[in-house]
Amino acid sequence: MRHAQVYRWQIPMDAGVVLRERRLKTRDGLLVQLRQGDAEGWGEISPLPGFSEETLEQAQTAVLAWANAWRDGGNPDLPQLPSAAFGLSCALAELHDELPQAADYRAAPLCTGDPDELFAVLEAMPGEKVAKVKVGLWEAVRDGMVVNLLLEAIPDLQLRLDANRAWTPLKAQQFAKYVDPQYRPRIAFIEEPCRTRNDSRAFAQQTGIAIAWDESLREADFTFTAEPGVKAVVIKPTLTGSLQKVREQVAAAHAQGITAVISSSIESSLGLTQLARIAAWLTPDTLPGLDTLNLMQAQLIRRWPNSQLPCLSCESLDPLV
Ligand SMILES: O=C(O)CCC(=O)C1=CC=C[C@@H](O)[C@@H]1C(=O)O
Ligand SMILES: [Mg+2]
Repeated sequence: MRHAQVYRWQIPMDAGVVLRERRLKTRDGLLVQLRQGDAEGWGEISPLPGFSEETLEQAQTAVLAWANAWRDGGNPDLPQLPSAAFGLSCALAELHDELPQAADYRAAPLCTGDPDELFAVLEAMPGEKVAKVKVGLWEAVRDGMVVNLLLEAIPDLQLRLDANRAWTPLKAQQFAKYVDPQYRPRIAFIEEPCRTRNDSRAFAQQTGIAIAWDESLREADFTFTAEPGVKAVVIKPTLTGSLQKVREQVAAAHAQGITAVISSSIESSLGLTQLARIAAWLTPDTLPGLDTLNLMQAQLIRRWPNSQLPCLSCESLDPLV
């Protein structure tokens, strides 16, 4: 006998989470639960507004149709919508015991505002010190000074930066000018500094600061190709598609000598713990970008280790089937 349930959930966000110039007040998504015999598998489907091409309503229609067909004994193809394909493929992988349990719960701490908050977190961080700082939200000069300050204060720190394509070539140069050349090698990479890929490539060549592709992975003409200055790709499974597609992208990056960083699309704690398992499995040598749980006010079903946030159980969710 097969059972399939789909739950809809909503979690209030911390005040002040802004995505693509829009305030995100709540995070909304679906959970799918598949059961067959004694086996059970869960998956999360939560398209990210401003980043996902599909809406939650579209994903919900696709997930419900898939879940009904599966429950009735079929073997339906995964939906095309990336968030739906990802969540359903995770539920199937858990059901068939194909998603290893070991997880990488280290996360590169994310700093979107005050660098002082980062100091305390980094002091307490064991092992490799890697943090991610959002840039491009303020003046490029301020960003440059913050980066300098952090790298100067913490000698074993490596920084990942993310500009989300905010800069013109001129602004990107203004930023680089403020970062002491001796610290530039400790910028592990900056994600998508400029509006176009060519401008970002030129920035890497001119400044010696390595770059990473994130938004570019969702563009039709993108290929995984080794290029000077391109150090990493950021793979966000909710925006990518099935677990199979995620594995293919990680393998394509590794084959070109490019670092693959498994990263959050602001999933709930259930989705984040699965991403931590995917990272431990597919990218064991790379710290994943998963420090987004604290943007939310609650966890869902499965807890992230040591998080103090309250955890909602499935009894508090609306079943849709
Ligand atoms: O990559 C990380 O370390 C955390 C996730 C993260 O930074 C992001 C997740 C989702 C949307 C964006 O605001 C941002 C990104 O652009 O990478
Ligand atoms: Mg990014």
